[in-house]
Amino acid sequence: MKIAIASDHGGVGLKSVLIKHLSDKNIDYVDCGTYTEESCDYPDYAEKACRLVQNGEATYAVLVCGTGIGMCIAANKMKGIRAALCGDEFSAHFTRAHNDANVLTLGARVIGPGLAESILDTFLSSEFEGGRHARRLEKIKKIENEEL
Ligand SMILES: O=C(CO)[C@H](O)[C@H](O)[C@H](O)COP(=O)(O)O
Repeated sequence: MKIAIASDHGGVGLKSVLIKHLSDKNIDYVDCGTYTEESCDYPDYAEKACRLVQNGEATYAVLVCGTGIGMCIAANKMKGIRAALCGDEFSAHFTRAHNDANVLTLGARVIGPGLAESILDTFLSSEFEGGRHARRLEKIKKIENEEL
């Protein structure tokens, strides 16, 4: 398993915490930036990390901004990306189990580091259930591929 992790300036502190957490658990990761607290634009970093998921270089992406919302909106514009903003472990489990989410987004100005680590652990250890949920994902894919 390899994680692409990215943030904007609002999430850079929590990103560092999560990188240490991944590292302590010997989980491979690639840090797609940002690397400082200088103001920047979250879509640039969502795109960088999600490209690695799209091309198979990363299993999942973890994106952190102030609320997690901007990252989630940007990521979900990309083909094949199913990003979920989670503020609790229940949602983190079920977005893997039912939505086969491949991107977790977190709000560094909303939740603390302990909860963020626990949400990340839950996300990474939960499996997609398939079955009726696969049928629903096929419908999402169909919407994604529709031309206007
Ligand atoms: O996109 C967001 C809101 O959904 C993120 O929380 C950003 O981190 C936030 O908008 C950045 O705000 P700032 O005032 O430029 O720090």
